[in-house]
Amino acid sequence: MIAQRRTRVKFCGMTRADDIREAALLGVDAVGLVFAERSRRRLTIEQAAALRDATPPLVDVVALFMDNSAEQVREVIARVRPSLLQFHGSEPPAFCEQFGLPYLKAVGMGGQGVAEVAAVIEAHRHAAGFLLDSHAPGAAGGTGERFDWADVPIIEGRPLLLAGGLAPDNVATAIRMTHVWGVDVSSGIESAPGQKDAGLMLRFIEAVLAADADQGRRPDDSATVPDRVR
Ligand SMILES: O=C(O)c1ccccc1N[C@@H]1O[C@H](COP(=O)(O)O)[C@@H](O)[C@H]1O
Repeated sequence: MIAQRRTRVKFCGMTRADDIREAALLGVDAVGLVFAERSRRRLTIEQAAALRDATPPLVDVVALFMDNSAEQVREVIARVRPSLLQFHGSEPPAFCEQFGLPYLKAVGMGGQGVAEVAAVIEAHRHAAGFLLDSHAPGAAGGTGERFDWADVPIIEGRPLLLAGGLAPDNVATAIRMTHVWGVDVSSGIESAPGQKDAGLMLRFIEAVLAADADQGRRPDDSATVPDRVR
């Protein structure tokens, strides 16, 4: 069985080209651009297109929506060319699947029981992965609040990304506890909403690398490649 060698990292809520370049130099796998209406990090299409152009190859651009209209999603796809979509609202599977791009479905872990979380994951059978965030269903994310990582479900074969209140000081513990496919952070690497801090970005990546090294994401590790990404 092939084992997972490293934890994937997504930096979300990017609003400045220099922050994206810095993130890419640090080795992030993906950057997130926010189109959710209630977000303080929300971009116009023009801003997002410029950030897309500033993103080097082999770094995924993830477009984040929260109950946006299908028309808005289509416009973002046409003009920003994201490689992944991320849905944070109450979008049903058929809505998320209609765009012909892989998508992440956010699962609000706040106030939801194991059965409700499992039901969302089961319903979105074509999702590329799931982003477990601390907010309650229907509430916005990107708040810097965390949830109890002991609640992270054990889901065979589906990639899980952990989000919500991650920061340089806690991400290593989170990885050791949950063995997730990836981690997603916004507030924890910011000096103000949408403004990433170079020092915090560096410390976050160093903490992820340290966790991967000392928890032994080596062939004898129990965390294996989810079926969905083979
Ligand atoms: O970032 C936002 O403004 C946002 C708005 C609406 C839904 C989701 C949003 N962000 C996502 O939430 C996670 C966790 O954020 P944080 O690290 O706790 O600040 C973030 O990574 C985004 O995927």
